[in-house]
Amino acid sequence: MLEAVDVTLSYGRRTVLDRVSVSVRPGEVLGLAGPSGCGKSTLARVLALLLRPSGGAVTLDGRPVSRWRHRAPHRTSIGLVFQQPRLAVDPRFTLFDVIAEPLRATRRPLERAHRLAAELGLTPELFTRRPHEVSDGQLQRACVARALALEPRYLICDEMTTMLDASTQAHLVARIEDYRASTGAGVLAISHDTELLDRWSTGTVHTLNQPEESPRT
Ligand SMILES: Nc1ncnc2c1ncn2[C@@H]1O[C@H](COP(=O)(O)OP(=O)(O)OP(=O)(O)O)[C@@H](O)[C@H]1O
Repeated sequence: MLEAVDVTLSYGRRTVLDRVSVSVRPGEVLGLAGPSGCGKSTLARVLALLLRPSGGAVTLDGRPVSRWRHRAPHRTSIGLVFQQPRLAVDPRFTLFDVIAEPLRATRRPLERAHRLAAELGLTPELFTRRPHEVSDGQLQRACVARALALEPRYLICDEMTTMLDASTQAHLVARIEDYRASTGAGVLAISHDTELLDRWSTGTVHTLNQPEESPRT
């Protein structure tokens, strides 16, 4: 289980997460909603071990990974798909490089990148194109493939489909559902789209609220 336990995080004097707890069980889809600015993306980054909370802990199977000095290896257990793919990729990379980068970094065979690209509907003529030469939907498909490259046990989708058309959204959700069904991975789906969350979540959608005592900025 991937868990945030009483996580607190501030940017400067502003507390964004105030003792927030959520847990994602293997095989489930936990939907997370909440008003703009309430800290959903911040929580996603904390759970993906990219941001260190000032209080509380992130636990993986009950063990507090965010406090571990060498937590980098645990990051491969948690995939993250960001809202804006253009901000999430190196503009110098080709589409194939985007997908293959985690495999290269961990010295794994690149065959999986070809398979994931095909599963996500990316044809080989797109492989050599750079981000500015593909659509948002094509780039987000590559980002989902990249997030799945190391076969994460948990996948966090942070507003993954906000700027995409309905058919690309449905395709990406379906591919992630295939991955979940075949691996038993847990998914945290963050969105403003409550209809999507109601459809996709396997249980009750969790709502994150603004911390009550945050000083004004
Ligand atoms: N690196 C940062 N430094 C300072 N403040 C930040 C930083 N990142 C986010 N914030 C602020 O923290 C608050 C929470 O941001 P966050 O992106 O986590 O919210 P969110 O719920 O995901 O919002 P949205 O639904 O609009 O994407 C916002 O007020 C934002 O301006």
